[in-house]
Amino acid sequence: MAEVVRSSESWARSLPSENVQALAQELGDTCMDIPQMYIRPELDVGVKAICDDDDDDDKGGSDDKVPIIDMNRLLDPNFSLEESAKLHSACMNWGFFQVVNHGVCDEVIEKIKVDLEEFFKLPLKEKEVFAPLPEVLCGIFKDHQSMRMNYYPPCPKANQVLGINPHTDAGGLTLLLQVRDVQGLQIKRKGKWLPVEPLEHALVVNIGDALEILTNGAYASVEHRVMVNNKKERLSIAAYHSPSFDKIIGPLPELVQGSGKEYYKTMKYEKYLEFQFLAKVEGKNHMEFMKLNK
Ligand SMILES: O=C(O)CCC(=O)C(=O)O
Ligand SMILES: [Fe+2]
Repeated sequence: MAEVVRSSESWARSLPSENVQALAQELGDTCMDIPQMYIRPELDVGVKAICDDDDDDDKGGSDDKVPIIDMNRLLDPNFSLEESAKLHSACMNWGFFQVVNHGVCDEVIEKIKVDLEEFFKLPLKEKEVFAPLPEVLCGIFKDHQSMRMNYYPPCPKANQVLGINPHTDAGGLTLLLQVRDVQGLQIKRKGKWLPVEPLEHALVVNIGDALEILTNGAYASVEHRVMVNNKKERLSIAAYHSPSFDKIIGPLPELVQGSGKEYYKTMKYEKYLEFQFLAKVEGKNHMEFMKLNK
């Protein structure tokens, strides 16, 4: 049920909506008549809604928390080996990590957050001005980077609607800033959905499909989705770093040598996107057509 401000990343299709902010206002506090297209019946069973008043009682061991990578340590000769190993392991076993001490100063991050909040407060008409001109807004498509801003309204029936369907990101790396301390992002881990807790000053990073293919499957492009909160609105901003459309993506020969087998097909990134677009967006199913020796 996210409102997405123009995206080149159609693979992360959220449910179509002219304006979910207006819709949420129309539905009022009770959210009585959520249009059928937003209801996800499969969510009703066995999935815990994200509630503002939840006790934070599920703090598990480190296997329950997305790894945290410290850039200062990565760059410090005394610790870089250890931190690089941690990063490598996060890319292989998690596909997701949070980066701290990333060098983007707090003021800049705060400014982005405030601007994003202000942007979503604008009347629809004013927001629409930006829709066909995303470049104007955030320098999108520069060097094959694109950006997308997500708005998830609160919904008392949070366990019946999804913010964004389960998907993987198509490109290389995604950097995500969660704007407020509102949890919503979940990753698929060992068959379960695991929340990614917002961490102050951190950026969430995840591996996309292209990087999984290039690494011959060593690094994992992990399925994720977004739940809405029952009381609070949630905002996020994602920056995608992707190959150019005309670049060939396939397992890197040196990595194929290492594993002795090529696990993915090789094709133009553009062609890959075409296939992916046509495939039914359902978690990671679209990657099946890329696999060799199934
Ligand atoms: O809003 C989020 O936390 C994640 C959004 C996302 O997965 C995406 O934009 O690809
Ligand atoms: Fe995503």
